[in-house]
Amino acid sequence: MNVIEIKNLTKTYGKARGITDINFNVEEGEIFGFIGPNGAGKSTTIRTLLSLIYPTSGSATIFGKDCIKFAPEIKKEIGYLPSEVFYYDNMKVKDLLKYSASFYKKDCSKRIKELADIMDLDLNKKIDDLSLGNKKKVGIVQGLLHEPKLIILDEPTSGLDPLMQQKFFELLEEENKKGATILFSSHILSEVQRLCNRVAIIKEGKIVTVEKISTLKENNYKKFKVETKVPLDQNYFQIDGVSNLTGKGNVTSFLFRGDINAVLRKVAEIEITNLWIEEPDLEEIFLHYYEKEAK
Ligand SMILES: Nc1ncnc2c1ncn2[C@@H]1O[C@H](COP(=O)(O)OP(=O)(O)OP(=O)(O)O)[C@@H](O)[C@H]1O
Repeated sequence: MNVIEIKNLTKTYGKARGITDINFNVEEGEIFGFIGPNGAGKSTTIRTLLSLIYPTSGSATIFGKDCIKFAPEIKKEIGYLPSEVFYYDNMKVKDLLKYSASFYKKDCSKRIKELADIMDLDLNKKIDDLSLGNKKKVGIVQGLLHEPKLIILDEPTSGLDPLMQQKFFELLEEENKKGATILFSSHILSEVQRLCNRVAIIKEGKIVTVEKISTLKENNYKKFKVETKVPLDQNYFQIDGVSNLTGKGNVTSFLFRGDINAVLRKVAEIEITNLWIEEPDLEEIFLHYYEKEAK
């Protein structure tokens, strides 16, 4: 079953591009990554899903229901962490969380304490006195205190130190094991790689691809680095399947997809001093997608 279904979703801000014709689904139980550079349209998509802004055209459903028409009902089952959190600074953390919890028809006090313990958050402090990272923690507890079925996180780790990021990821993995579906936007590739089952890559308001992380990382691409005694002709390795070809002095590198014997035959024809064949990291794979689309 799909928890989120996005169909031809478009949002323009006056004449400015927001998102164009976005399509993807998030299945129940998935941790789904939504990745792209700044300004690509991640927040616009997420805000539309939460009916904080209205689409120009297209539609989306959450739990099978239109996300705009049924927004109040759907939101009870969603935990949302916005990319930027704003609070009434004068309140104490525990009062703010109590107030947030009052929107749900269940007692969340035990869960608030558990989450505050995990995230090392002092409930008795005033919001005003918190650092940016601690404010983010308040947002995290606020998003998770009602044990939502769907967790939507917009750039959740900005401001958290590495130890807290780790704890937060463990928390998300636990929520996911308990059955929560998670949509997670980020421009940090390593965290997506670590957490998510599938990703949608967005660029300039359009989806470039939706893939399983395992497929992205599979042997589709190899990274070649060839060192020669003298610099190679720039186009020597320009054969079918080669991309991201760069030469720096005596070292030529490229990504390759296909039968690697084709590359090895080219290698055999020249004098080399060293050869590396590696798995590319996600960053290089994403760059490859971006560049391919830009052509
Ligand atoms: N309120 C607005 N008015 C006009 N343009 C907007 C508005 N909000 C977003 N945009 C534009 O829509 C596009 C997508 O922005 P969005 O914030 O969705 O990107 P993003 O992928 O979330 O980026 P970031 O990681 O920087 O938050 C950008 O070109 C942005 O300038």
